[in-house]
Amino acid sequence: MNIKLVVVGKLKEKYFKAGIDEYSKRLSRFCKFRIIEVPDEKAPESLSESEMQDVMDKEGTRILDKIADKEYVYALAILGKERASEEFAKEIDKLATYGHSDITFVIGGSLGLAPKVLKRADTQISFGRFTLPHQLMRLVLTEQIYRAFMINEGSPYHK
Ligand SMILES: C[S@@+](CC[C@H](N)C(=O)[O-])C[C@H]1O[C@@H](n2cnc3c(N)ncnc32)[C@H](O)[C@@H]1O
Repeated sequence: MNIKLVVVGKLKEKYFKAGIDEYSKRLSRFCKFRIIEVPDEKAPESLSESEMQDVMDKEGTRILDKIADKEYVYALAILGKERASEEFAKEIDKLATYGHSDITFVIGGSLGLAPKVLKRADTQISFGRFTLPHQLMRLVLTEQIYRAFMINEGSPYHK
């Protein structure tokens, strides 16, 4: 199985990088895991609604350029559907069983994901109503993907 994260912006903090590197390493026995960063659109602090839409749209184009038709796409969105870890694990297992060997997760930039990205997604997943910074979201998501594989393996990692 190929699992890909398409994310807006660079990972700057060393402590996030160390955590993501660790879980990426652990994931390597279950899947081919990679992270693709697309550049964020440089913008001033205060933007009008239409300027914000424009920023998200440009970032959205960069995201969609990295996604092939065959990929099953999860968009990370605060208003998406919440799952328990066990439900998420079951979903991943089912996708693999039904021939989806390319699964992609998309994390937006500081303004979020453009409507066209949400439209392309096969499903939207929420980690609750808290807004997490995109770098931390990357780490939390990577751990949850690892947890899903450990649950499916029946490992005591998940309690
Ligand atoms: C700083 S947040 C963007 C906040 C923006 N106001 C929004 O509503 O999307 C950056 C990205 O992290 C992801 N994200 C942050 N918190 C999340 C949560 N609780 N559930 C799912 N995704 C989240 C989303 O992909 C979001 O586009």
